[in-house]
Amino acid sequence: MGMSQQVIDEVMEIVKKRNPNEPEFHQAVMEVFESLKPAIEKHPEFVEAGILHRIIEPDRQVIFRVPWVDDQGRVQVNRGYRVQFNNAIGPYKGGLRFHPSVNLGIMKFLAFEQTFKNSLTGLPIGGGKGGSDFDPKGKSDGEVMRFCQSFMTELYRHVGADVDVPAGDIGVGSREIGYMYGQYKRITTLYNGVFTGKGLTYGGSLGRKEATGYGLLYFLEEMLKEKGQTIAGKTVIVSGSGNVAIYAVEKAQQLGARVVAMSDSNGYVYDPEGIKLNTVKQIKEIERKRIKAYVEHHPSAQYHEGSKGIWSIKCDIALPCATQNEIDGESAGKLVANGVLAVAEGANMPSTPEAIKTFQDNKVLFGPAKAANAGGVATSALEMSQNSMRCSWTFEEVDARLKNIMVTIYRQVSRAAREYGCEDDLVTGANIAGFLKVAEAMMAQGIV
Ligand SMILES: NC(=O)C1=CN([C@@H]2O[C@H](COP(=O)(O)OP(=O)(O)OC[C@H]3O[C@@H](n4cnc5c(N)ncnc54)[C@H](O)[C@@H]3O)[C@@H](O)[C@H]2O)C=CC1
Ligand SMILES: O=C(O)CCC(=O)C(=O)O
Repeated sequence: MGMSQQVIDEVMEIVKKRNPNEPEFHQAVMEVFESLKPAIEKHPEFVEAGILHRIIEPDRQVIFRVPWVDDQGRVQVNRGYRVQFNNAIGPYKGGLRFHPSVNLGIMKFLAFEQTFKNSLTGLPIGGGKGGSDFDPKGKSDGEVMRFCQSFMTELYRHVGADVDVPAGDIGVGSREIGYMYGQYKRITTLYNGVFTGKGLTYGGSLGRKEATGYGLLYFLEEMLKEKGQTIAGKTVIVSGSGNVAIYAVEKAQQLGARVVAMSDSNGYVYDPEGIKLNTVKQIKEIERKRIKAYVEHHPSAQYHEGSKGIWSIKCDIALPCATQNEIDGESAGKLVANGVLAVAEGANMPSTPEAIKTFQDNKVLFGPAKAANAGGVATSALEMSQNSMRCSWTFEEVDARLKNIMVTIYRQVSRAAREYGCEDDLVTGANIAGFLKVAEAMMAQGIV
């Protein structure tokens, strides 16, 4: 057994022992570490300096009580989290997720992934993530506001424009960011860039709302270009119908694709004529209803219960944009049997290890989340820059920068794959390229 395999086994052992009952965290660490073998062989100094042992341990994990009062006057209690994983290359940066499934292991996997993703953007941002098991679904605006105010009443002391800058994720959009920002400002009296994804009237950046979805398509364009293919004319399915999914569909359609399906956690819609995105925006961004409502507007479309069924639809390109582990080995097998050409991950860790293996064994072009969905956080960093400079760029300026960043990430990732002997394996390329920068920054800063 090589030296690198030994260290990897040892570190994985520690991860499992120290973080029991956190399968998503184990999965995320395993995926990264399995790719790192060639990089570790080349850099024994990282092992000597304990980089691998240090990089799996978050700098800080904050867990707190979030009490609030619902519309019936009842006291409710949720749990809040912020995991500040690694700030070797910049202030902690990463979204907040409000979803009943949130637990420490999910927060940790997301914050770990975020560290390497943020490194790939080339911008000075470290990795963090947070959230709560609060479910905004079915809550009134007043309830959401009271929850957000209570959440911020604790979180404010752990964040700051140069310390830790949260943003949105599942269940956290412009409404929630607005309430949290308002409470932060009220407590601290600071008017600064402590959040990204802010509204355009109070310091938000044009293009941030669209950035993750658009960035995903810019990355996919590069993946296809390398193989002499384009997005135009392709049949695409997109899971989810939230922020990432909606703007992935918008850009796919602008680039000439035919998007035939979207989903939410209850089920999916199939519209062979092509998804009418204005209807989805109305249902999801304004009315906050289920995707099922789509068929009331377009009777030619079909609705099916169960979100997993979307992967049985024949397509050229699949874009998972909902949540972790939404494509398992069986669903990946169906996509492959139907001749899928490319899969690019808009969500974080949407493919299980079995699914990734199925895609790679069958030569499906595969764009891993860390690289493919980095456009959101990259544009958040552009929002931070604009806030620091007290200026705002045009949509065109931000979008051009986003595109440039995604093309650069693609080149960096595919170059790393080639250099380390895994041509076309963008999973390995992204993990190695993301890791090297964080590791070098940690080396430079001593044992901390
Ligand atoms: N918002 C952002 O800028 C970024 C988000 N991401 C990731 O993209 C994914 C989607 O996030 P957003 O669009 O921001 O959230 P969102 O709250 O706007 O939308 C989430 C969508 O996923 C669906 N969903 C949630 N849980 C599900 C489940 N268990 N099964 C099936 N569908 C489910 C929801 O119904 C909804 O359509 C997440 O994995 C998030 O971590 C990644 C990079 C940046
Ligand atoms: O924009 C941000 O800071 C967060 C984006 C995010 O949560 C992610 O990349 O998963």
